[in-house]
Amino acid sequence: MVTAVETVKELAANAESQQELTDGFHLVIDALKLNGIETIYGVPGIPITDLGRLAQANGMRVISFRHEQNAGNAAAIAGFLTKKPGICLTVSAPGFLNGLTALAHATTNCWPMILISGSSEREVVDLMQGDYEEMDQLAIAKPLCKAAYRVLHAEDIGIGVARAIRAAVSGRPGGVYLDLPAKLFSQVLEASKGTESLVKVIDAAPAQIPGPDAVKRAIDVLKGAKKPLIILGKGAAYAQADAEVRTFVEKSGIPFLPMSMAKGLLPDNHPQSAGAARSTALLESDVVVLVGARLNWLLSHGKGKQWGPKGSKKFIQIDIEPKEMDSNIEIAAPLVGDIGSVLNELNKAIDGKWQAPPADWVKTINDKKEQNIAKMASKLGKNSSPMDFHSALGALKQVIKERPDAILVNEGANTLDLARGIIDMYKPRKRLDVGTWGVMGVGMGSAIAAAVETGLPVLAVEGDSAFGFSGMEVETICRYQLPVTIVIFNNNGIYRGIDKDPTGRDPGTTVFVPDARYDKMMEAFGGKGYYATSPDELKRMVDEAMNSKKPALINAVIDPEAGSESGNIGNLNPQSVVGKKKA
Ligand SMILES: CC(C)(COP(=O)(O)OP(=O)(O)OC[C@H]1O[C@@H](n2cnc3c(N)ncnc32)[C@H](O)[C@@H]1OP(=O)(O)O)[C@@H](O)C(=O)NCCC(=O)NCCSC=O
Repeated sequence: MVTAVETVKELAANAESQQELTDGFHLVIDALKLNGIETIYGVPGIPITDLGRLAQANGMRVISFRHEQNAGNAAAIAGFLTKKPGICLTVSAPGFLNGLTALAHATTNCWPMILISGSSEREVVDLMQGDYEEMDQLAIAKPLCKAAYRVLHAEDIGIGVARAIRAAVSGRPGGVYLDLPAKLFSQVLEASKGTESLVKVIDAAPAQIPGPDAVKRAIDVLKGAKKPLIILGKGAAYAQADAEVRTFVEKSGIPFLPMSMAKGLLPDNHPQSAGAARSTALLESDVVVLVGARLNWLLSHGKGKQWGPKGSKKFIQIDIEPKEMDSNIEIAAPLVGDIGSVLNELNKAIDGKWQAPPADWVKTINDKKEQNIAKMASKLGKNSSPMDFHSALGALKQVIKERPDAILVNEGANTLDLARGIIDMYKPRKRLDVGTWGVMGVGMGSAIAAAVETGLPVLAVEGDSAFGFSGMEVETICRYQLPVTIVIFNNNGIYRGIDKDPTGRDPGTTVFVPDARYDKMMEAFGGKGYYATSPDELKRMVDEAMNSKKPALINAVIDPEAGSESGNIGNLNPQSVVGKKKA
């Protein structure tokens, strides 16, 4: 007969032996936590539901979204803001595919992110026997990211996570895919063996200091300049080398031009900012220092009419990726290294003995800047109803001026292009937008990550079309009670709200339901909705919403006729000339 005492002893022994065991779920969480990763963005489901639950139970922040693409965009922006890989967790096949757009977006933007997806059984997938959500995810992810790994054994989870972290943040940062088959999670291991198998990544992104020859070459080129210009890219913002950037700009006295996500690295009202004299600065400069800015489409590839005659300028380029040099045109002085280390070397070289740029060059920039600012100011002050883009953005410019620590998220066509110039930024990494691809749909993911990672108030200024891609995440914003204020610039459509189907059968291809009430969407989930018809109203409502630190959405009614066709993307939007009437 078994006594009560023996039963209790048996139970205690069982409990003890259970305590000494771990499994794949716990090892993934332990490996992330050991490496300082505290937040997961994702969508729960088979086979990772318990991973999210256990991560939360173990003290991690787990933010569950309504769609994986938005969770992925959040992870990408978390990477940009923190220099640690943002984690996106998805289910297999369809969830994985939904996360891939964001993984590719992170990679293109050089932001560290890890997409972790559960997957189906290797044995069945490889024989294509029709498993639940069967897909060879590793093969599909590979061309879309910096590195892709699969872990098959629980004792390899530590090394798998470590490899993913190092690949994401070292050198040029980017997206990494980590494939975790369902079986892995339930593999059981002795706890001590599990702990031993974990790997802490030491110095994940080692500093890279350029050689003295490279520094001397750059300084020699810069010394020969009569019209020097510094262009700050979002790589400079990512680097968190804010003091080195400021010292370089201010010690050299050279005018600087920020790319859109580098705005605020130095305040837009800094006397050396050439932001409002962009065309002049690009066209007339003779030596350009690119600091974490690539010569891609956003800089017209460094050539063509925007830059003036071939050979009229020399480029000094600072980038962590050697292959970036000469990508579009010859780079006279490549400086390969991390931005902090390179600028540190340049700052030493110009210390105390640097001649300010010629006064006539500085005057050319300043004159143009004043002209453009005055031209702009005349359009901003109107209290018109319905609003146009300028008058509505004039109100938001004031909101950010009064709250320089708030984070501005911005996407759209006109809403993006005009906000970029109109809303001044004052602090680094406070402007989050569409990045290298000019992609729509990043808004709510970015807003959520910004609020979660920084705790600061977020203002998301969204075109009505752009908002639609991630609009369901207002529920997520309400669920987590995040301090996010969304303003929808509602002009009833893409670019404008006036297209018509010439056959009269359907709505025009670029229009939406007229006068849609996006504010009601927010109210449906318990947030506060507002309806603004004038700039004064808009300012008052945004102030109230941001001061409340609660989720809010303001439907800003914009004249459907306002706005221009293509967004500011140069000649990239071809328009048919066939059958068009002559103007
Ligand atoms: C390609 C660009 C980098 C460059 O465009 P540009 O028109 O040459 O420059 P912008 O920066 O937009 O500036 C336009 C003009 O405004 C001036 N400007 C800039 N800031 C100011 C302020 N504060 N005050 C007054 N004027 C200003 C600037 O000097 C330019 O005038 P001048 O100096 O007189 O020229 C940019 O447009 C961009 O980032 N585009 C991305 C668009 C995108 O991703 N779209 C998504 C597509 S959505 C689907 O449609």
